[in-house]
This record gives sequence, structure tokens and C-alpha cells, in this order.
Amino acid sequence: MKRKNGTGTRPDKHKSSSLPVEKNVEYEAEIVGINHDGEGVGRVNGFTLFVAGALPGERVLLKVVHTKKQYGYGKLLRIIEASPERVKPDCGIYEQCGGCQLQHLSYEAQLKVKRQQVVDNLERIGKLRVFREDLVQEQGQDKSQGQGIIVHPTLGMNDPWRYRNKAQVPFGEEEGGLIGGFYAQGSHRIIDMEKCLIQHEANDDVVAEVKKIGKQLGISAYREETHQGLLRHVVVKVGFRTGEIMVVLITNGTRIPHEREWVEGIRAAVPGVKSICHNVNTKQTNVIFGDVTRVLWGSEVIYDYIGEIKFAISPRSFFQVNPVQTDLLYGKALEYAALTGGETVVDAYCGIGTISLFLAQRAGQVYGVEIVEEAIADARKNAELNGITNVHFEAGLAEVVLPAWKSQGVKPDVIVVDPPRKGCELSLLETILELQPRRVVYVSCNASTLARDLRVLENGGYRTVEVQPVDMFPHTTHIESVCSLIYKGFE
Ligand SMILES: C[S@@+](CC[C@H](N)C(=O)[O-])C[C@H]1O[C@@H](n2cnc3c(N)ncnc32)[C@H](O)[C@@H]1O
Repeated sequence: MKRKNGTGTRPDKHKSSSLPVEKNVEYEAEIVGINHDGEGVGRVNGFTLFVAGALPGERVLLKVVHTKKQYGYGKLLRIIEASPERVKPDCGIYEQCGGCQLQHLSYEAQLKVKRQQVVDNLERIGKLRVFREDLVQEQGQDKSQGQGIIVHPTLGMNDPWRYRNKAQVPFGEEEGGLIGGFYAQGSHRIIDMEKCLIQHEANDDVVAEVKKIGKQLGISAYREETHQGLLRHVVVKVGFRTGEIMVVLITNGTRIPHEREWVEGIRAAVPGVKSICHNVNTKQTNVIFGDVTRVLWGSEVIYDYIGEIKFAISPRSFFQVNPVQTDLLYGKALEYAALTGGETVVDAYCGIGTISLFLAQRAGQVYGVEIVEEAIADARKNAELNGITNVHFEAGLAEVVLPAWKSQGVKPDVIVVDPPRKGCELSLLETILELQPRRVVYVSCNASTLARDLRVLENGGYRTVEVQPVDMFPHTTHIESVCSLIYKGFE
């Protein structure tokens, strides 16, 4: 690579280090890939540099801003040759806000990148063989010959905007008064926003109204550094199918001054609002909600559906944020479970029981386990709300409760796992191997821990059949996948 225009200030800390690049020096680089943070992966003299804003296939001018032994970071100065997949971001504050990372890449290309990242993780971390359609076509082979795991194209959204049903917006202050928006990448600096294109429109209306009322009433915003000021966050939840809206004002103080003005203003500005709540959080913490919530106006909960199952959503209860794609994801999980009506199914890491209730429609008996007690209480309420009686929910660690069920004689035909980003505990995977259910369905929000855990299950006698990436969060780097495994003895 050609070195361009050194800044003149020879960086003495890194002087003639053994690295092939120098800090504060400009280089031209080829961008050869994209990492899991959405940064372009560039090569300069064989050295890897991560460059925010650069895309695969591009040639860019960058300045090296930070180096480590194996890699470094470059600041994008100029795009010399742009990728044909580069698009103009629709959002006016995309560059400053940390909410989205991929708006400068066409949506079709985002879906391809996400699938490729799943494939790369399965191959590199899981040491798994992925079926390569291109090779099969070239070599005239047939899919049925078991050429490896089928990783399907990512299931994307027809309209990948305005898909989030929940927003948690922090407030701050500038000279003109209250500001509200999302944090800048890697910081707690609030970027004031008028609209967020991945949130439901009701969120824009609520944030604008809260700023307006707050300014009129002289309400102060909470400041993290000093722990002073009143208004911390507003949380907006929307039932996509029902149209019901909940607004929760979170304050650093037990009272909201001028309650009536708040309620009247929000009701007038946001048609469809069914519930306005106040949550008190006086702790010096990053956690959004405090322990006390009361209803200022309307109902305690709103409702929404995933598939045919109805869910009650309260201020603090968890609910998947993209209901359209959740329907697809759980539909796939149900398909991979291949239930015929009489099976015993375990849903480990069940949250509020969403997948359990989906599965219960086609299973004999479902057992759900989840660490958060409140979520289990919601799961039980949701089962009751839908008249579903063939589910049993238990609060506890999945890796503790599953062996207990085993010793009580529970013999699952199918086990579904939907763990957090860190994946499954090894001991849970070991219990699955002892129980030997016919099928395992793995729902994952982290392709690297998915690949690690699939390797354990493969070593224990399972075969990974197919993986379906589902785009739950367009324009961000998040990847969700659902994966089907079968025990080799049952094939
Ligand atoms: C990715 S979420 C899945 C939620 C649920 N399946 C859904 O779709 O709504 C992972 C869940 O695992 C729970 N969890 C984390 N560690 C756990 C553990 N060791 N045992 C049981 N549940 C756990 C979290 O509280 C969270 O609800």
C-alpha cells in the first residue's frame, strides 16, 4: 500500500515500531470485509485496520488513529472508490447517533452481510461444514448428499423501517431547554432527535410532546454526573396489532409536578394512548426503571399479539421489540420443532413464555424455565389470558432446573433454547446430551456463541441441519438466527 501525506509529526511513541503502519499517518486501503460492529475491515501492508463508515469493496483514504499488536483503527478521510452497495442514509442524524450502524449499506447487502457473518462463525468457531450452493452447482452435486449445514438467506423485512414497538428515550438539557434522543456511539451524550426512522411514529409524537410540555412547565432534565434534575427517560410501547400505546415517564423524584397538564398534553398529541404511567427512579444508576410505578391515567397494561397469542404488556415487562419478525422467527422455531401434537417440549430461557405458548399450540406438554421471576409471573398470566393449560413455568437457572426435571422423569422430545448473548452454560448442554431429545431448536442472538455451542452438541451426537438468520433489527449489526438440530440416532 502506498503511504500518503504523513502528517509531519513523527509519532515518537510508535517510532519505527515493528508494525507495518504508523499512527497519525494517512494511507490508502482496500476494504475487504465488515466486522460485527459494522466497521469496514481494511488491509494496509498486510495489517488489519477497522474503519468506521467504510464498506467492503471500497478503496479509501484513512488516517491511522490507534494501533494494537495485531490490528488498529483508521479514521475514514475520503472514499476513493465507492461500493455499488453504498446508499445515502435516510436518517438526518445517522452519523452522530449510535442507534444504527448500517444505514449506509443497501438493505439487500445488509441481509447478505448478516448471513455471511453467521456462516463465518459456524466455520471458524464451530469448525462446522456449511453447505455451499455455488460449489454444489459447479460440481453437479445434489443437496440430499449431506454436504453440510444449510444456511438460508437472511429473512428480511418488506419494509425495514419503523419496526420497533418500544423506545426508551433519555432526556438532557441544552441552552434552548430539554432535549431528548439516543446516545452517540460509545458515549452517554444525547443526540437530540425529531424522528427516529426505526421506531414506531408514536415515539416521535411522544418525545416531541414531552419536550414541549417540559419546556412550558420548566421541568429540568436529569444529569447523570450530578444526580440532579427530574426527568430521566420516557418509555413508549406500542401494540402493533392492537394500536394500543403506553407512555411511561421516569423521574428522579417521587412526584411529577402538573400531572394533569402532562396527561392532557400526551392524550391530545398521541391518539391511541391507552395508558400513561409514572415510574420513580431515584438511584444513581444506568438502569432505566426504578421499583415504583403508578398509573397516571388509563389502564395498567396494553395488549398485543404474536401470531394468535395475546400478550399483556406492562411498563416493565419484556416483549420482543420487532413483532413482525418475531412472528417469523417463532414460526421457524415451531417448524424446526416438527411437533405432531403429543410431544413433551422444554423451552429453556423462556422469558415471558412467548416461545412456550407458541409451541404449546402443537405440543402435548411444554415446560418453560427462566431466571427472572417477574418474567415467569408474566408467562403464567399470558398462558391464562390465552386459555393455554398444557404449560408449566418455573423460575430458576436453566442449568439447574433442567436436571431437576430430568430426575423427576421429564423426558423431552424437543428442547428449545433461546439464551442471552453469552450462549448456553456448558452444563446445560451436557444435560441436553444426557436427555437426548430427538430435536434441539437453538434460537440465538449471537452467532459466535451459537457456533461454540453447536460444536458441543455436534460432538455429543447431534447434527446441525439448517440455520435461518432472521433480521430482527434492520440497519443495526444485530443478527438473530434459529437453528435446527437432530439427534443422529433418530435420522
Ligand atoms: C434472549 S432472551 C429469550 C427470551 C424469550 N425466549 C423470548 O423470546 O421472549 C434470554 C432469556 O434468558 C434469561 N436467562 C439468562 N440466563 C439464564 C439462565 N442461566 N437460566 C434461565 N434463564 C436465563 C434472561 O432473563 C432472558 O429472559
